[in-house]
Amino acid sequence: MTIQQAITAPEQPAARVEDTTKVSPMMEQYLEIKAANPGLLLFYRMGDFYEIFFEDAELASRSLGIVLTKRGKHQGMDIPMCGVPVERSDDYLHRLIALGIRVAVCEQMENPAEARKRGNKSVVRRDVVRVVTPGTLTEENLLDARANNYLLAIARSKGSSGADRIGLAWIDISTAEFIVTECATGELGATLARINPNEVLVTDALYSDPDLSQLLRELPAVTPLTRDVFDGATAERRLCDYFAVATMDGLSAMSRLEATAAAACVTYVERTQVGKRVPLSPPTREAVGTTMAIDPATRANLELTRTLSGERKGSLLDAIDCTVTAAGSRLLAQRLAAPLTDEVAIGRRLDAVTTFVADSGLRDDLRAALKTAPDMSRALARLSVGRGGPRDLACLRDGVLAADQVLARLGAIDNLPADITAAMAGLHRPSRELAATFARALAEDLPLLKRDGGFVREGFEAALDETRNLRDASRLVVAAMQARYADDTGVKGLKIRHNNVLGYFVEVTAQHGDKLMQAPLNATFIHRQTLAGQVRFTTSELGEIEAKIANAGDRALGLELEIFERLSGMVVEASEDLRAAAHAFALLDVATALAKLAVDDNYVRPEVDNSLLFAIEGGRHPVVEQALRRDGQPFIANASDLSPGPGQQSGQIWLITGPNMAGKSTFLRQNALIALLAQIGSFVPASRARIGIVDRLFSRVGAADDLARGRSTFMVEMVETAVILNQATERALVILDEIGRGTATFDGLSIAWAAIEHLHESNRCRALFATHYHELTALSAKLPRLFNATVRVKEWHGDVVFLHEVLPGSADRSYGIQVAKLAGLPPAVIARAKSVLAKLEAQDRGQSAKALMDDLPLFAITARAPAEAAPPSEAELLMDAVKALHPDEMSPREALDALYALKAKLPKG
Ligand SMILES: Nc1ncnc2c1ncn2[C@@H]1O[C@H](COP(=O)(O)OP(=O)(O)OP(=O)(O)O)[C@@H](O)[C@H]1O
Repeated sequence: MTIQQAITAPEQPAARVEDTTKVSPMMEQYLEIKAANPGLLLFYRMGDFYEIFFEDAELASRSLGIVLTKRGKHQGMDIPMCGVPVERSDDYLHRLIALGIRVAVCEQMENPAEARKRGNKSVVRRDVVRVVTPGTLTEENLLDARANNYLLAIARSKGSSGADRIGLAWIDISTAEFIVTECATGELGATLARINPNEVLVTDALYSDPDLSQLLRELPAVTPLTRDVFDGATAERRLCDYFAVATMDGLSAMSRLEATAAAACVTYVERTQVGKRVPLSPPTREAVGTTMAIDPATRANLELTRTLSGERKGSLLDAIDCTVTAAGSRLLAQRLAAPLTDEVAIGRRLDAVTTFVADSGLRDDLRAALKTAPDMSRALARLSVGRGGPRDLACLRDGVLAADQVLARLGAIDNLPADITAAMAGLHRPSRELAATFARALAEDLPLLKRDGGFVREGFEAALDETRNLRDASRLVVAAMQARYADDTGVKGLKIRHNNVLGYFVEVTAQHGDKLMQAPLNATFIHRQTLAGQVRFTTSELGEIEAKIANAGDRALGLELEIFERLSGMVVEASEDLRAAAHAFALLDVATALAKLAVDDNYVRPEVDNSLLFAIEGGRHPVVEQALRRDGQPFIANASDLSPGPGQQSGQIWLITGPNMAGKSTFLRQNALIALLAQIGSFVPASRARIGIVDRLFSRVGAADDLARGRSTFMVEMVETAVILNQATERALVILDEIGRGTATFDGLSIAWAAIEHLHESNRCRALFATHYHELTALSAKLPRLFNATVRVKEWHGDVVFLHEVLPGSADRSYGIQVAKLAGLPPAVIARAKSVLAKLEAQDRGQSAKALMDDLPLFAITARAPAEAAPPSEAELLMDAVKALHPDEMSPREALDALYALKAKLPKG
């Protein structure tokens, strides 16, 4: 049916409404449904199209580039309309969701004939069956196979000390993961960057909170909801209802705040899936501090999962991802986003990788078997919400078969480490009986959609075979009829064909058309259609047989659909076991993939413990090394050592000077990436690596303007530096690249100078600091844990040759002009720059640094004093306390308590 046909179909008498005040029954229904789904774009099913009306139509037409038409009038005005064909609606949904638009899908709940039974003018019953939002997708073609799709809820409450606490819950309904945690408000940005949710739920109050608006604005999709969704008092009950348990105690231990966020997630899922129960694992609680904290700027700068230009290619994840399954790729991305801080857990992961590094035969066999393991968790999720197809059933069958293959191979090996035996236990869980039933039930070639039928194997169910025989026998009758008609008419090329418009019809070439339209043949053959080369006819006999075939076909399909529901039911019953197996596959995929990476790229097992060591021998940059190798170039390995020296309590700071293009940034980043890889449980690109666990990774490398936030390059640089200097502790690893370069030379030098002193004296963290301010190297004379290193270059006939070797010592020049020459600056500019430089050098900037060293007392002695000198006044304290209140989120009791607390803060007397 075309849009026009849909509009003029009998069920829509409104199409020709002329009375401008009267609302047609169909439009009445539309408006009612629309009003019940505020804030959503409504896809309103009419035949083979989803129609979109009014401002929704204008928005959809703009966003999707589809034609805007009009249809009838409402209150005297034309109704704007556009439509998308149901068959291709996934594509359109995908594009709308990418733009952050949420869509309510409204289906016909009966066919027009059923509606007519209620009266000629009855409108087909319609209902919203689902709300499609970025965080609640299950469709294969709407999801990125290699990335998780998280829906996350943020709940906030006052802590006893007056400081806000944040409860977070996030779920991936396509894989059933469900996790909760708490964090302080200041950590929210880093936590969100780590989880990288696709949709975030907050209360209306939180949405309009000025303190959070910046952060929320940067998220891909934020959905504000009314307070009741985040009601702490009903949270536990809503969770219990969802998991059909009497109390959550048996499922997971959660704080009230975490439960509030978790309940918001499930309430939203229920609303968007309209009554279908999405199976979710019980929430697991992520203990605070079990993962390395990495703020959003550091993640972006180190290009962990995306490059600075937003692509996966060129990122660390892309370089290390050798997984062979989508689920493995997702797990690796999760691990990279959240490196561990627990020595034992890291050791367990490394043990698994070590096993597969040592046994290449085992590794290759497992990877071959894993390749055949399909994406079970996503198939499972689709089946559970009634959106699965026959191929999803086959996927689970193949999964169990692949599990047996993997188990058979691993079963022959003794003394496997804990992570691998845990995975084996997971693979044992799904019932083999289920796979056997599916193998018997499913045909060889499976259609994508269950409604296409033909997916149940012959011999699986007698009733189905019988109906199919009936249908096929009728088809044989058609074949016989074709032979008879050819004889009767003497037209040898006569064919009986079928299409969706005419049903079965007789077709002859144009030259024979007349013959069939004349007596006596025209008594049998009724003309239907003349095309350029063919003429088409029908006969009453053909009409009858068609009805029989259609009936048998409908019955066969009905039976197949019943079988499908039965098999889906079995899957849902076994979902926990199937999910355990799916997770086991992902785990083995990641371990074997990291082992392959280690062997191919010559990585070693890092020694990770709770010390403050950081000693890398022969370190390399995992991404740059691969890029150079593709060009046939070697990567020069370099050592670093930030471990505390003899008698020192804290780690060292390396100050790296050297010419432009020498490799300073590469060296800085490679050390950060090696720490990160070690703590996700991967081997690392080095000949030896000893790493005391890093609890927080900071980097400030290369800045870009952040015009969207109204920040200049220098401002961005200073904001990021401020975060580091305020937060880094001795367990942190800090990478600072050329801070201060975005402003005037002396301002920049002064800031860099003071920052190094602060890192050394106050933060006492392990740090790498690259700079072109050679004056800073003088600081090592006063700061015992500051170590000067430089990247070596050779001068050759006035040009510079980069050796990329990092050695102790300091550089005295930057060779900036030589690099500019390499970049192709005009010779006249180069010559002029050289003469300016000569003049400047004659003034000897270095002297001023030496003078500074002699004149300035060390930072620590003076720095703290002003900050501590002026404690806040009582009035300021009171103002802060009032500012921290969020009346919309308080119960009457909490509000009263807060009032008493404020009164108590007033000066006595
Ligand atoms: N260890 C190495 N081995 C081989 N090539 C390297 C090495 N380190 C860096 N390079 C190459 O040198 C290029 C420049 O490196 P990088 O950007 O780290 O220099 P830099 O010293 O930070 O320069 P600038 O001061 O101009 O920012 C890299 O793109 C890479 O191709």
